[in-house]
Amino acid sequence: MSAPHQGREPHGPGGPGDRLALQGSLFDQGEDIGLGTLAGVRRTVLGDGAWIDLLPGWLTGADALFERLAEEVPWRAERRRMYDDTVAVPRLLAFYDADDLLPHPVLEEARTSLSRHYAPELGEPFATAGLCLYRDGRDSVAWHGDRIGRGSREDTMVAIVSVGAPRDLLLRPRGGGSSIRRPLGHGDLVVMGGSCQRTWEHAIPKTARAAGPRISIQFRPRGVR
Ligand SMILES: O=C(O)CCC(=O)C(=O)O
Ligand SMILES: [Fe+2]
Repeated sequence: MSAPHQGREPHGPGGPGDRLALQGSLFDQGEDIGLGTLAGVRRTVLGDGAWIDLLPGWLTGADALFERLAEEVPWRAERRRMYDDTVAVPRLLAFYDADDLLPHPVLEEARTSLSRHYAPELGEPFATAGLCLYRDGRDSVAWHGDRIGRGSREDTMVAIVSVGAPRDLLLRPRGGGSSIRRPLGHGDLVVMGGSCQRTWEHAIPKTARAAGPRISIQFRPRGVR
């Protein structure tokens, strides 16, 4: 008799259990999961109509939220076509459409306050939430702009909250030029705005340094991917 469920990882092959060592938080044990004010956001103008806003530690209790999301989100391991082959996408993914319930109430709260704060500039609310789980330094996202949809033609915004261990976000002008680097984790907020998705590119490069797992939550307006 076979027992198909015995000994299986809770998330199946390729799930976080494979490479992810969940660790008790040393940073904010016991701290409530919540949001600070957006008043302290600082803007860096990148040029070519692009900018980024940064607010370190916007979310408190970030390591507790990391652990909840790592365990409870239905993470998917995806494969992408590459020439005649398919290759594993080097991170785990989840996507919540505008009408889906987000996996933690603080993320609903985050989306609402981002929508309110950026309404005068953005003119529409943040709608969808994409989640990425970088299990360790081998997980990454290659240079790209979020150009599926309107981001390739219009100014828009992508707001990213990071929990877990910091990883470097790199940005560089699409036409070439030196890159800038911002380490993001532990509740940090970054917002890429203006022409950032068309005139600049961003990446989370692989790292040989010991890197703990990180989850990013990307809020985007409808029709932007
Ligand atoms: O993980 C991040 O902070 C960036 C993710 C990203 O660029 C994307 O999913 O489009
Ligand atoms: Fe992106």
